[in-house]
Amino acid sequence: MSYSFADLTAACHDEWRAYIEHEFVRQLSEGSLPADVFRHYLKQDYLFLIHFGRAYALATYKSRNIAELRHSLDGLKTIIDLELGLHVDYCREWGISEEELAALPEARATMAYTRYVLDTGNRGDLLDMHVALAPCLVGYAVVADWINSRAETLRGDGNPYEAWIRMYESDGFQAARRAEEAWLDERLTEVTPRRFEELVTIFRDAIRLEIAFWQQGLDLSI
Ligand SMILES: Cc1ncc(C[n+]2csc(CCO)c2C)c(N)n1
Repeated sequence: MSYSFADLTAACHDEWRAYIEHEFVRQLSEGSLPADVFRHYLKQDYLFLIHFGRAYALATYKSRNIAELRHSLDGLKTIIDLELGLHVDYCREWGISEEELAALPEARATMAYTRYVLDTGNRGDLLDMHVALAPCLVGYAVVADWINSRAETLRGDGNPYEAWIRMYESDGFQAARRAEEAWLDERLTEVTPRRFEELVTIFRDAIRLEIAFWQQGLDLSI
């Protein structure tokens, strides 16, 4: 038996679809998502990104060879030096200042998701970590694909979330998604059925936490 990333999504089919086609994504794609919901999401996403940077730092530490070390370090540098700054700029466009971001309380779904990823990395190896991060890395690219497949989607200046959609449908982001799927496919060919089941549990948990993250936005919950 040889596994691939597609087997992970197939094993978690219902959760995966509930994540990709979440009500938050539906409203965002139609441009009807309330602005305060999106702002709440953006603010918590700032905290999410910081912990995501820490997860890359842990992946760097967990690396077993120079290629893995470089790969994780590149991810760490991209998120801290580039993406965090872009996120702060984007938040400013939505009326959220850097001071406000610096003083945010961390909401429970943010804590649960980010600490779950870090705990998974601490407990396990680099493959466990990548599987825990895959709903984030691959999932958002699949969300962009799904948005583009919907007849109800509103594109252009009429949709306040046009820039968000553009980011995740971009060639650069879709290329990163394919690289991550290829990385996982290569490693999954070698795992035993028992190991695969462990990875399915991690993948499913991380998807459930992504669903809770969308829901936290809709509910404006802390
Ligand atoms: C809750 C939540 N999940 C996933 C992403 C998407 N995302 C965050 S960091 C990153 C990798 C960047 O190299 C990606 C794809 C998000 N923004 N917020």
